[in-house]
Amino acid sequence: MTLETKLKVIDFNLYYGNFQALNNITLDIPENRITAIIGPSGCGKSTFVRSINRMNDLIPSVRTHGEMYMDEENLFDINVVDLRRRVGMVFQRPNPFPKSVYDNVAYGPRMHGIKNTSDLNDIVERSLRAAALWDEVKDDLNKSGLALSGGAQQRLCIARALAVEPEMILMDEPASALDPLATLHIEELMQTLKENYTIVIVTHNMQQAARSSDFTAFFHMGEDRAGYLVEYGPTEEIFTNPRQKLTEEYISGRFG
Ligand SMILES: Nc1ncnc2c1ncn2[C@@H]1O[C@H](COP(=O)(O)OP(=O)(O)OP(=O)(O)O)[C@@H](O)[C@H]1O
Repeated sequence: MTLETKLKVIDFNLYYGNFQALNNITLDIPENRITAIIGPSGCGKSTFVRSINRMNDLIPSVRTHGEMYMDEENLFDINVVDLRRRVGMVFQRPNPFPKSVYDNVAYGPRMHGIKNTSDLNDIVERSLRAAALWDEVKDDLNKSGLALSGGAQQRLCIARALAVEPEMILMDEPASALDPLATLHIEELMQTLKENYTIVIVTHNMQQAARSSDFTAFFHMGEDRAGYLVEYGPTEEIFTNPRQKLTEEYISGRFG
């Protein structure tokens, strides 16, 4: 089966002021697959994923050059509000709004102008089901999102991201604040989500990347500390037969 490219990145560079954080990143992220970004602390993993939905635009010192195309559309030509709807993001620490479970999920659709209660009810149920949270919360959708367990809060944040029907979901260390069981839930959930979405996950946890991703990109930083892509390929190859010595050293835990 041939894979479609969802996101094409060509020679992408990013600077925080004078400091270069990303150096000539080129890679194709396939549609309906999970791509893991791994690498030592500070190599630019978060910076890279935050570039995909242009979160870095919020930082005044940031400058970028290079190209990104989503479905062949220049990412930098897309209106940021539309882009953030099309590219959802889930962060390291679950960050539900201090609102009810229902209002957390309905927030995005309401912002996009959906007011009809039965439409919102449908979206909330569909999103919570897709995030494997519906059964736990369906009897009390008015409960505060903050009253859920950490793992359930993270699934609520995933439901909130799904509610606006994104095409891609960026996950920056989504399970690092969770216990092993909640982590497993998130990993299982990712496997069902990839049927409909393209997922990019940043993880420090190499077992997690090996278990749950289809493709792995290994980032490292040069002597100037700019992050670059060392090796990218099918996860199985990266973990069993890496082409670069540096990759082998990293995945076998010799540094990082
Ligand atoms: N807002 C910012 N202003 C200036 N420098 C920044 C900013 N954010 C990140 N950096 C720097 O850019 C580099 C890459 O940071 P980034 O957080 O992307 O790395 P990372 O690989 O995700 O690290 P970690 O695994 O520790 O989260 C680091 O040297 C970091 O200090």
